[in-house]
Amino acid sequence: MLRHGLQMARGLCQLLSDKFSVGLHRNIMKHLLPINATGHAWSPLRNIRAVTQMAPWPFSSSQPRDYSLPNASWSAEMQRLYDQYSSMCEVETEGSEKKKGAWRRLPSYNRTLKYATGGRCLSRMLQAKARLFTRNIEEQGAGFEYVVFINKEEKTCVCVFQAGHLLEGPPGHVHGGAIATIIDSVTGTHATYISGPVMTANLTINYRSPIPLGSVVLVHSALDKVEGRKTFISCQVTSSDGAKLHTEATGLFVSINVSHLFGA
Ligand SMILES: CCCCCCCCCCCCCC(=O)SCCNC(=O)CCNC(=O)[C@H](O)C(C)(C)COP(=O)(O)OP(=O)(O)OC[C@H]1O[C@@H](n2cnc3c(N)ncnc32)[C@H](O)[C@@H]1OP(=O)(O)O
Repeated sequence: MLRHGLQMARGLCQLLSDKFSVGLHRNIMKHLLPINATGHAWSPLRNIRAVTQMAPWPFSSSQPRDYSLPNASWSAEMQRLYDQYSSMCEVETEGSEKKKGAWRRLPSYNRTLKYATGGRCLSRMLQAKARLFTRNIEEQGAGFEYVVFINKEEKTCVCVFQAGHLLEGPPGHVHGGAIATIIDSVTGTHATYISGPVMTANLTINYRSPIPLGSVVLVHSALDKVEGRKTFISCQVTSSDGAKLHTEATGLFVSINVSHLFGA
């Protein structure tokens, strides 16, 4: 079990090394690796270096689809907002120097953990058919179309979200559970970025005005505070121009050791 956990930690860190800062995946290693008898995270630096020096892209076989990239189902408004945030992102320039930009687009896969380990160990431990809830509808535009951008300096996230017809609750409007799902996904991703692996302990939601199906909304996520293992995030869902408040939420995310997911 320990070996599987470590394999997963390595895979995750390798995955994140291409996307996040070294500081972040050091932080993630701290949370993922087992705690030893003296209460300190076991940190095999040589292994960390080996992981970070390997090829930046960890996928061993076919490239998985990045669901956060534009597709034909995106409305003009969704594309406009994607372009707007993309234009503020860090970009590779000629000579592979990075041009500074405060924002970064986060890629999104339907089975991140499996891909992160090359599909080897987790497929033995988790259900082979398991897929990320928000990325399991193949028909483009039918479910959750979204892309998350993170602002490293302000420690905020914004998600551009277009709700498809399979997310209906009240006629013509988005189901409250689907709204909760996108809020949990965005704030959970944000908390993971800040604190490493976490689980949602508490999510409090106030629904202020219904979201029309097919419309594009912004999910704004802000870090309130970190207290020990607890990361507090607040969130607002607004219309794409920011004029209308649809939903407000606060979330508490508790840092976990990866063994927590396997009943240890
Ligand atoms: C993994 C890598 C991910 C990669 C990125 C993918 C992104 C995907 C994004 C998708 C995202 C999807 C995300 C999802 O869907 S996560 C799925 C939904 N969440 C769950 O299933 C979580 C179930 N609960 C648990 O597993 C445990 O209860 C946890 C882990 C949360 C805490 O149990 P643990 O035994 O570890 O800790 P503790 O009990 O000692 O508590 C510690 C502290 O926390 C405080 N506390 C605890 N609960 C609450 C509460 N309800 N309200 C207020 N406070 C609470 C507690 O008082 C204490 O505070 P203090 O006394 O220290 O001050």
